[in-house]
Amino acid sequence: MHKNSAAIRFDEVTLGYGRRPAVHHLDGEIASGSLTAIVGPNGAGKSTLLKGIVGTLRPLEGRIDLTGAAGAPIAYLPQAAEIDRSFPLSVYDLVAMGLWSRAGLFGGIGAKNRTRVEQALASVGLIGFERRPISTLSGGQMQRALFARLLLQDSPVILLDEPFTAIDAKTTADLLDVVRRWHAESRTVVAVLHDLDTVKRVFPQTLLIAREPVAWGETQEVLSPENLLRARRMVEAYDPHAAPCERGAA
Ligand SMILES: Nc1ncnc2c1ncn2[C@@H]1O[C@H](COP(=O)(O)OP(=O)(O)OP(=O)(O)O)[C@@H](O)[C@H]1O
Repeated sequence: MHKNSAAIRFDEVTLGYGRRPAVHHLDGEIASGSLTAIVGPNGAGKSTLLKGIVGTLRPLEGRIDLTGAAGAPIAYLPQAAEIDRSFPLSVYDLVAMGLWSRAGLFGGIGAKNRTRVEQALASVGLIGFERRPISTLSGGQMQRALFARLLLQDSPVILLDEPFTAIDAKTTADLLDVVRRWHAESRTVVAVLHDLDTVKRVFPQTLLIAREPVAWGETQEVLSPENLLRARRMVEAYDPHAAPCERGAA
């Protein structure tokens, strides 16, 4: 994990569905070891951008280079609504899945890795929950389990999509400690967030988007009232029936 170099580089990226762009004209880079919030109104393209970085959505134009990850898989936490909790899995097994990239699916996990699973469970306050089916967890307990799984993935790049939405203050504070720990370990962390107080308190860098970048840089400067108003107006003014890309078509 090299500081001061780019972990993720965007080169005139357009991402979308069909031919319809959801995020366009994104150019720039996320520094290795940085802690970045992505903020913007509903429908601004924040989740789309994470899907582009993780590779589940291919850019319609431009390219995204994962220069800092050195081939290591990205750790990605999707929005809670996208996670199937009906799957019959214990908390222990869900968390141990974070080891798959190392141990292999059928590799068995051994005594050393069992200790690592227990340490991850302890880090998120879930000791005693090991045998609980995930379907019986509260929303906050499930999010703790998913953070424990991310801990075990041990990835240099971690993407979080609205990790604290509908999560209470205590759980949010505990999970923010995990985020701070990743940052102290020089991992690159990118999180989509709606709570601007949390962003201002914890995230030094912010990308404000409204289907295209509005501002990107130091959080205090990016989250100015003028920029936030501009972002809201840009999303409100968006015409879903407009030509696929106005700038490209101009
Ligand atoms: N699978 C899809 N197919 C078609 N359009 C989609 C799809 N997913 C998202 N979109 C559209 O792309 C745009 C950006 O959506 P996205 O979910 O990235 O926004 P967001 O900023 O994460 O919003 P929110 O804050 O509400 O979660 C929206 O207009 C949305 O309707």
